[in-house]
Order: sequence, then C-alpha cells, then structure tokens
Amino acid sequence: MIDTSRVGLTLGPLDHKVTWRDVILYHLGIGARATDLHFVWEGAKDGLKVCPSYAVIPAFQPFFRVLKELKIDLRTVLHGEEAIRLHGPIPSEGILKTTVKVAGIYDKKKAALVVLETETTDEAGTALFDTRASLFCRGLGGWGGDPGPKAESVPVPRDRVPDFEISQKTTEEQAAIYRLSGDVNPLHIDPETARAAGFPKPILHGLCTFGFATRAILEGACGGDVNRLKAFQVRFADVVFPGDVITTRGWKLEDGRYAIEAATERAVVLSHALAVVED
Ligand SMILES: CCCCCCC[C@@H](O)CC(=O)SCCNC(=O)CCNC(=O)[C@H](O)C(C)(C)COP(=O)(O)OP(=O)(O)OC[C@H]1O[C@@H](n2cnc3c(N)ncnc32)[C@H](O)[C@@H]1OP(=O)(O)O
Repeated sequence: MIDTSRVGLTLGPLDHKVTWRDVILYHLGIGARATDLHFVWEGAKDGLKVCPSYAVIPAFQPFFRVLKELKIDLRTVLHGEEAIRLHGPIPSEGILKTTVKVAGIYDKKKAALVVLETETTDEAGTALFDTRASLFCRGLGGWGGDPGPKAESVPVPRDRVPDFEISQKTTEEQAAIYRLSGDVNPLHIDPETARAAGFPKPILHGLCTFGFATRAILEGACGGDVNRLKAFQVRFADVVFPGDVITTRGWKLEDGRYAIEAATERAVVLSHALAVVED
C-alpha cells in the first residue's frame, strides 16, 4: 500500500543543467520543424527561444527520485494531469534549481493519485516557473482514503467555432526522440512493456502531447511569442500513439483565458485544459 504519511516530503533543490543542445532536442521531441528557426537553431536572428512547456523537463529527475522514495513502481503510473505557471522566460543556458514536494496522495479506488509540485529558480534564486503534476498509479488505490478535490471544470463554448484550430502530425519516431529529454520510461519505447500495461504498442509521453499543444497555443493565440504564454493546465484524457495527428483547439473566454481541447482521430486526449495568455 502507498504510504500516505509521505505527503509533504520535499526534495531539493536539485540542479538541472540546460544547454542549447538540450533545448533544441526538446523542441524536436515536441515536433518543431527545421523551418522553426527560433526553436531549432542556436544562431537564429533573435536568439534561440525556449518553448514554455520546457518547464516540465527539470522536474523529471526529482520526480523519479520521489517515486523511488514512495516505492511506486513506474509500471503502474500513467500521467494524469499537468500544469505549468511561468514567471519569466526560460533561459537556454545555465543551471536551473528545482524543488519537488509531494502535495497530495488521493484514493481514486482503482488508482492512487499522487500530486507533485515543483518550483524552479535560476542560480541566483529568481523564480522561473512552477509545475503541478498528478500521477495516476493504477492498482494502488482502494484504502478508503480521501478521493481529493474534483477537477476544475472548464467551460468549452461548443456553440461557436474555436478561435484557433491547429493539426500537427506526430511521427512514428516521436517518442523515441522525446524520451532523450529525460522521461526514459520504457512504456514509450518497448512493445513488451506497453503490452504488459494493456496497450497494443508503446504510447506517446503525455508531456510530449502537452508540448505539441503548447506549440499550437503559441501559434494560434500568442503570435508565436513564447513570453506571452503564462500558464497552461491539462488532464490527459486518453492515450496518443506515435504517428497520430493531434488537433488542438482554443476558444477565447470572456476573462481572457483560453479553453483548450486536443484530440486525435480517435478521442479527446487533453481535457479540462486552460491557457493563460498575456495580451
Ligand atoms: C514531469 C515528470 C512526469 C513523470 C511522468 C512519468 C510517467 C510517464 O512516462 C507516463 C506517461 O506519460 S503516460 C501517457 C500520458 N497519460 C495518458 O495517456 C493517460 C490517458 N488517460 C487515461 O487513460 C484515463 O484518463 C485514466 C486511465 C487515467 C483514467 O481513466 P478511468 O480509469 O476510466 O478513470 P475514471 O473512472 O474516469 O475516473 C476515476 C477517478 O479518477 C479521476 N481521473 C480520471 N482521469 C484522470 C486523469 N487523467 N488524471 C487525474 N484524475 C483522473 C476521475 O476524476 C475520478 O475521480 P473522482 O471519482 O474523484 O472524480
């Protein structure tokens, strides 16, 4: 049984070294094209930009350490939800310092939902971004514990066409490239591990889909400016396979936020999704 007394456990700050090569590899992993020079060329005219979804990357090593501390078998884990909040641009070179905290462990009966929060600063201690992730740990629930708060519902105005709709094709190699940025979970590369987890073949990382959707929001709602996206939160509602087309739709709400939804040909894959964009 999962040890709920570990709520509050905090690790770090742990160092994450970032170089232009890491940033470009990450961008290729989330589908950037050779023509997206600001994402794939360190010599780009206005400099290499960092996609805001990179905020999830320094969290990987801290997360894997926490899973080990909590004795959670990675094979039970599906990524359930993710949220990022940006305080400023992410640098493409330097040391980032990340602290991770176990913010909650909830009983979803069929699963335990483990909520992890991170805070990342630069070396001088300036806050750069925060993240919040929930991990759906199948088979670890059912101890009669707190089911946790209900997910925030997002009002998607389906009575009107979205303000933007962008379709992006993932490649068969998408997970093989994306994993080089830090999430080396075999679920995304090894057919045997995928079958044991109940999938016909390896599935795409949730955070790879998150990166594709972030690129779509930058294009559809931010005029391509990485600094305008201030926050983005999603629920991973269904699986994506490498090779799928991901269509991301965004509706501008009255309060200026965007309701977001992403879908493949089969299903909605990102639900309960909101983006905060600065005008
Ligand atoms: C930064 C470092 C990150 C490290 C990550 C390392 C791991 C990664 O490598 C792993 C991955 O990337 S996995 C790929 C991405 N994730 C997915 O593809 C999951 C897709 N979602 C599903 O399959 C289902 O929603 C599923 C299976 C998740 C849930 O579906 P159901 O079993 O049908 O659940 P349901 O009966 O509808 O609901 C039961 C309770 O759970 C809540 N819930 C449902 N979906 C959730 C989700 N996605 N996230 C969080 N909570 C979720 C429901 O609200 C319900 O709770 P309650 O009864 O309290 O309302």
